[in-house]
Amino acid sequence: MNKVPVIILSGFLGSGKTTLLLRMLREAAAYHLLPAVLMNELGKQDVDGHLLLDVSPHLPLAKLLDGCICCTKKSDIQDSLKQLVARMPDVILIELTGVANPEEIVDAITEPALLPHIKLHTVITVLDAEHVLDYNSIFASDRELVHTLRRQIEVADLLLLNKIDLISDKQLKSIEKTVRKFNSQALLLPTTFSQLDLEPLFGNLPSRQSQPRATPNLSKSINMRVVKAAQEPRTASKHTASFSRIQTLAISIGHDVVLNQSLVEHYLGKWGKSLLRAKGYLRIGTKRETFLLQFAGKRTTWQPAAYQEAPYLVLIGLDLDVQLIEDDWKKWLNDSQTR
Ligand SMILES: Nc1nc2c(ncn2[C@@H]2O[C@H](COP(=O)(O)OP(=O)(O)OP(=O)(O)O)[C@@H](O)[C@H]2O)c(=O)[nH]1
Repeated sequence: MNKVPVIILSGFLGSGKTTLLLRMLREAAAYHLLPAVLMNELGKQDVDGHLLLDVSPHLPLAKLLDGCICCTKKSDIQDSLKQLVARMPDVILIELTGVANPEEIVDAITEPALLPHIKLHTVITVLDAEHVLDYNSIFASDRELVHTLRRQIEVADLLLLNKIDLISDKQLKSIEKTVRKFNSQALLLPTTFSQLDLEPLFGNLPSRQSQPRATPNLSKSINMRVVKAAQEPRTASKHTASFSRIQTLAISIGHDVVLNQSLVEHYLGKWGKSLLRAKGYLRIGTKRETFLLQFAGKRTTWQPAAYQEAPYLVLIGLDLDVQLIEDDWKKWLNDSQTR
């Protein structure tokens, strides 16, 4: 079964995410795409949900209200996504709250129950050009929020510098320079009302509908060329048919494989800063007891677990070379088993 691509929309409150989402919904039909949406709102009021249904009345829509996705139980996120997958969309669009770190949702969608059904396609971060340079001073007392806002920029594949109608050309140059310090690789597009050419995003998504789709014209726009260029180095790997800089790799581990905690930790340490997150259920020691491994912020924890299915390890990283890691894992496993 084809995995459903997931596009994440992140960005601080009021930056223009819903404006972008509405635009994507309006344009999806032109690409014969059936989108589904997972909305996350901080408040109990589902304001944006109504806007979406106005534009697309039959939209498969799931809502996680009154809390940020990073505080929501992972099982709720997974249940919502499973409900959406069951509606067989061509793409799932997830709008995060303004204070969410996109890495959190990536974490949730790489759980084993969802991995066979969905894949991360692109992380888009919308920036409010009028305010983005002031965030550090405005939120100086909230280091966690400053960190989150920075991560929104750092992990994006596509950065929309939105609301440029409200700033001068000089300010635009200054913002571009600052943003580039945190993310030199993402495609950076100045926009008003989140208007961008959606061809690079939607043009290569397979549609489940029978109607033939207009062949994407790769040279149609400058945006397309830029995105293509950024994508090229990754096409060699079968895991990476995606724009995303956040790469995920799921490693299945045989029931008979015996691992050792410190060796696994050493192995994870090999990937340095590029490894953002790792998790999985592993059999440890000669008694083959099952542990839940959690690696986040360079810390590793091991919790005994009742999990009885096939062991696995998921790695999430920025610009990981998944093929290299996969090959290295096999070699490492072989060496560690014969030690
Ligand atoms: N002037 C101007 N206003 C914009 C632009 N883009 C969006 N807006 C307006 O900014 C406001 C917030 O836009 P939304 O798309 O709701 O922003 P959001 O990021 O979804 O906001 P939250 O749901 O609060 O996180 C709306 O009133 C938009 O119409 C732009 O480029 N220029």
